[in-house]
Amino acid sequence: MTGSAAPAPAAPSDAPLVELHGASFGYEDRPVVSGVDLTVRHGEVVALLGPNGSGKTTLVRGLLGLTEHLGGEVRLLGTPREQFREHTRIGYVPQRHSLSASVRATVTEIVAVGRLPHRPWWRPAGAADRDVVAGAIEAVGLGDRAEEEVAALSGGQQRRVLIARALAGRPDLLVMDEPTAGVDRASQHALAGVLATLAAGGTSMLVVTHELDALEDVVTRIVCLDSGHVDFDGAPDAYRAHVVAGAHDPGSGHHHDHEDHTGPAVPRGLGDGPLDPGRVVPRG
Ligand SMILES: Nc1ncnc2c1ncn2[C@@H]1O[C@H](COP(=O)(O)OP(=O)(O)OP(=O)(O)O)[C@@H](O)[C@H]1O
Repeated sequence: MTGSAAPAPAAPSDAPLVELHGASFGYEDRPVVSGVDLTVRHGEVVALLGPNGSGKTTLVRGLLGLTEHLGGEVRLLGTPREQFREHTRIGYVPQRHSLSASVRATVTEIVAVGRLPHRPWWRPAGAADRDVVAGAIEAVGLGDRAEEEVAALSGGQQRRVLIARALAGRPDLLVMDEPTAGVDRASQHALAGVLATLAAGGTSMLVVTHELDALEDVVTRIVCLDSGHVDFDGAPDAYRAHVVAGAHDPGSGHHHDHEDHTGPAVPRGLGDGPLDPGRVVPRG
């Protein structure tokens, strides 16, 4: 008989990376997202979409233990979150985060921080750590800038440094909150390329985004939040059908000002992100 004091059974290695069942998260006992069922498995790249304020950040921070867990079940790599200690196995790149212009550190020095949780404080970085750091910098396409000061990089390049820092922890899952937001089109394109490279290498990702069109070749599943509830969870093709079926009022979102698309009037993605109309309706 296992009593309640028994240690949690070892998680099976094929357990989902993230499992939420009826999960609620919020602030000061007030739920912002509730009743969320969500599973992220190895090899998946899940885009989390939704209008401003629908609770995307609250949800991803909640599953990481950074917002209040107000109900339901949260498991990370098969372990209930309260008992989960292998924090380095989930890398997190927070929203609107870039490196301060006042930081006097090189790309390599910043990315090396991602290795710190992997060794005791008294042990200096070894050759293996340096290899992982160099590999992470290569993976985000900054190999030729490794010894530059981060303050000299663009916002998009700094975002890539932060992704590399998360990668240096060798996570099983990379959670990113709007990695392509607030950077110029060229950087957005470069970041989408980085995510495509990571996905091709088997990195599992949960990505909050408004720029679905930038990531659409990478994403294997789409989850939409609306007012704190999941209102779509399925494959990108099913999402397109869902959008085309007119499930959403295209006028209800808070759209960015994007170029005026000519052609048939089609709904955009949920929230402010454009869903390239050319992708929704076959070009003719
Ligand atoms: N620290 C906080 N304390 C109290 N309420 C908060 C806090 N952070 C966010 N909220 C509230 O939670 C709700 C959801 O916010 P959240 O940032 O999760 O949405 P989001 O979908 O990520 O939005 P966006 O697309 O604008 O980033 C909002 O009503 C917001 O005001």
